[in-house]
Amino acid sequence: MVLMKHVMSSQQLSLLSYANNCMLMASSSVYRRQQFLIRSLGGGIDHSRNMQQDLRSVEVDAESVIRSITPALDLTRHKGQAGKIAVIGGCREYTGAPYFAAISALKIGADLSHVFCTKDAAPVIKSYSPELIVHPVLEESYSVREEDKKFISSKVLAEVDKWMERFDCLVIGPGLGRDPFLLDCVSEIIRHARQTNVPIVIDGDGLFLVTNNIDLVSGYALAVLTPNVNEYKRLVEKVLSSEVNDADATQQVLSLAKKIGGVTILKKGKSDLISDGDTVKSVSIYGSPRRCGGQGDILSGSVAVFLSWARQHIKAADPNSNLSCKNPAVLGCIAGSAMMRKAASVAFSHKKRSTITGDIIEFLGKSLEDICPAT
Ligand SMILES: NC(=O)C1=CN([C@@H]2O[C@H](COP(=O)(O)OP(=O)(O)OC[C@H]3O[C@@H](n4cnc5c(N)ncnc54)[C@H](O)[C@@H]3O)[C@@H](O)[C@H]2O)[C@@H](O)CC1
Ligand SMILES: Nc1ncnc2c1ncn2[C@@H]1O[C@H](COP(=O)(O)OP(=O)(O)OP(=O)(O)O)[C@@H](O)[C@H]1O
Ligand SMILES: [Mg+2]
Repeated sequence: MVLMKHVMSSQQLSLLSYANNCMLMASSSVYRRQQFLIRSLGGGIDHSRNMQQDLRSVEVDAESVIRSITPALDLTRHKGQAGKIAVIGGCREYTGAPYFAAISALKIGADLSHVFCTKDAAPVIKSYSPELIVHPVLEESYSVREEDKKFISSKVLAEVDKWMERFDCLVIGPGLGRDPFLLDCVSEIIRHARQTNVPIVIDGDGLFLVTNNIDLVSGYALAVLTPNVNEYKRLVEKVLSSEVNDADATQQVLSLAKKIGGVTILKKGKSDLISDGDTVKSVSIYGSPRRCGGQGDILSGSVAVFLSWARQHIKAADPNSNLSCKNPAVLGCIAGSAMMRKAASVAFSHKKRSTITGDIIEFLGKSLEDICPAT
């Protein structure tokens, strides 16, 4: 059925373009036949219109959210007030992902950005940037003897715990890998973050962990999950025991967030859909046709910063605030999504096909400046 709809709409498109090119033949029988076919296939057009209508109805004014929650820069502020973020990720295979997330947090405007990664990933990540504070504390199974696992695990947790209360948000998962021992340690880190009320953004391999252990985040309102197409599919299958339903995407993401006890879900795609189980928002502005790897990592680092700023903004109870939504996790997702998409679109306008993740990161500052000037 779905396949048929696709076939129908591509037929329609070619017929429409053919019909346009043949306007001169308007009186011919060929043209009348084309018109008949286009009318007969009209159901497909109506269907996609309905879907667009559905998304438009929840489209949010993301720029005004960014303007509301971004703190003013002034000379009285001290280091740390604009945010301290930690990324838990980086292993033998992946060093780019944690770097992208952590550097994006700084480029958006956080004051300090830490990375907790494995011992072999640390020197590599440090060499990308002296701006990041890198802790080589995580261990994978291959480097730990069975009898040492308990001791090593409590050592890892103690290392992260020393810092935990200083962080405004953790990003868990970019380039984390899927080593079982490492993931057990990260489960404990998540439990400690919850106990201390530190917000968490779960992405990449963190989603692999959480999808198989949903209790880790279930009911935690300060948790954000940022699944891509594959990660979302796995989450829906596991939590809702059903298939992804693109025709009713807003309702499904709402049900999913509700079923996980009010965590916030940012479903990435052509439009980003955001839900905390109460409301669904969509961010469709900007964007780029380049799909190079690493853009989700920029997003997770950005969401972490905006979530922290939204939390501060709500705590300060600014009487001039015109925000209708009061959930910092949702606000952080809206702002992070729009910022990533704008930077991607600006980078694409300069670099076209050769746009890579590093180019997008370079435009985060200008993109935020366009929406919310520093002075
Ligand atoms: N430079 C790096 O170090 C990067 C590391 N990354 C890390 O790599 C690990 C695995 O993440 P992945 O995103 O690859 O895992 P996924 O499970 O999302 O992707 C696995 C496979 O699915 C395919 N796929 C992705 N999006 C798709 C779509 N929309 N439709 C159909 N197929 C699609 C990909 O080509 C890939 O082969 C994570 O830890 C992640 O953070 C990524 O963030 C990319 C950048
Ligand atoms: N088709 C699309 N059109 C426009 N923007 C998109 C599209 N798909 C994804 N994006 C944007 O790209 C960003 C990253 O989404 P993506 O699905 O690539 O994440 P990911 O697969 O986790 O990335 P990563 O390679 O970092 O793991 C999101 O913020 C989303 O808004
Ligand atoms: Mg990803």
